[in-house]
Amino acid sequence: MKLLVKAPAKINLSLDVLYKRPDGFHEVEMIMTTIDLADRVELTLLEQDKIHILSHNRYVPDDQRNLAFQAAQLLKDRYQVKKGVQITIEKTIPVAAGLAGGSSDAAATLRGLNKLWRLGLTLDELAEIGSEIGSDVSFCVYGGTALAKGRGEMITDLPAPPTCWVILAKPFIGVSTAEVYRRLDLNGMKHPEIDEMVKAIKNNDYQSVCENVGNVLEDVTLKLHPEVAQIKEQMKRFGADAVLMSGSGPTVFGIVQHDSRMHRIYNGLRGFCDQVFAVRMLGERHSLD
Ligand SMILES: C[C@@](CO)(OP(=O)(O)O)[C@H](O)COP(=O)(O)OP(=O)(O)OC[C@H]1O[C@@H](n2ccc(N)nc2=O)[C@H](O)[C@@H]1O
Ligand SMILES: Nc1ncnc2c1ncn2[C@@H]1O[C@H](COP(=O)(O)OP(=O)(O)O)[C@@H](O)[C@H]1O
Repeated sequence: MKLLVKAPAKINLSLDVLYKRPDGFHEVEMIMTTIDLADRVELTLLEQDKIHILSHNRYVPDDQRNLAFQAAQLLKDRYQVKKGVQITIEKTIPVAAGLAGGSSDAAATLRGLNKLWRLGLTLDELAEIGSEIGSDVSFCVYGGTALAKGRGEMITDLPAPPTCWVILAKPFIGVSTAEVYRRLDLNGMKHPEIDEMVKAIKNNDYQSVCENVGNVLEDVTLKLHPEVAQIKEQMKRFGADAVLMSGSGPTVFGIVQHDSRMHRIYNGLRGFCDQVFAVRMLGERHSLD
């Protein structure tokens, strides 16, 4: 028995860090939304009691370091599943890019194995299990658009943002999320207006969404990798209505509403950047599979 599960990437329309917690994690407030750029996770039921993982991407681990492997292992241990699974990941989401590719593969594995192993768990239960794998996994279990708090695992559902194009450009570098958080200086930082972004989304106000994008991790990654700032400048010059780095980076996204402007930015960035995509946001939460 086989199941194909879609694992979409996310962008952070807004990302604020409030303080460093005693457990070493940072208390965050983020507006996250899934986009139409997805890995495909194929799950095949195995009669042997084993987890096999396969990905043809050289940057993706083929063993227990893979977040999808960890998702399967957690479910197996917690619910004493005696069957195994072959997990094959067809990677489209750039790796270590600030787009939560690994987290989304793990979330897709949780959703898929819930069906394949007939566990009967709710999305809330899967999201809670996901939070043990990584801070972004809970959001990826639900998808859609959400306000995320805590270390990222406390999710409040939001409606779809206004319709627009998202152009993504990833330079040929990977960024370590842990290093970016470690280098973050919490003193005197300019915090984005998360409440205004929530309002803008609820009011379907495109202009206000554009005015309220913000990410406090940007300064850290821009200092480490000046090419990220150059990509931001290029996107602005080609006419994006708003430009921001996603998560800990290095992917930069621009948003526009008109097709012609989307084509101009997409074509302008190709050749300058390693990977460029023009996609839609997936909008509101709905059953991903
Ligand atoms: C920055 C964000 C924004 O969505 O995404 P990415 O850029 O990774 O996509 C997330 O906060 C990343 O989430 P995720 O990548 O799941 O992080 P985790 O695996 O849980 O943690 C990696 C490391 O980042 C740091 N970390 C993570 C989350 C958080 N709220 N505070 C932290 O300090 C910790 O040092 C942790 O060891
Ligand atoms: N399924 C997976 N896909 C991609 N990377 C993975 C996966 N599982 C584990 N990883 C590891 O997680 C790291 C971060 O990957 P990723 O989730 O793509 O980035 P980000 O945390 O920036 O969103 C990678 O460098 C890789 O070693």
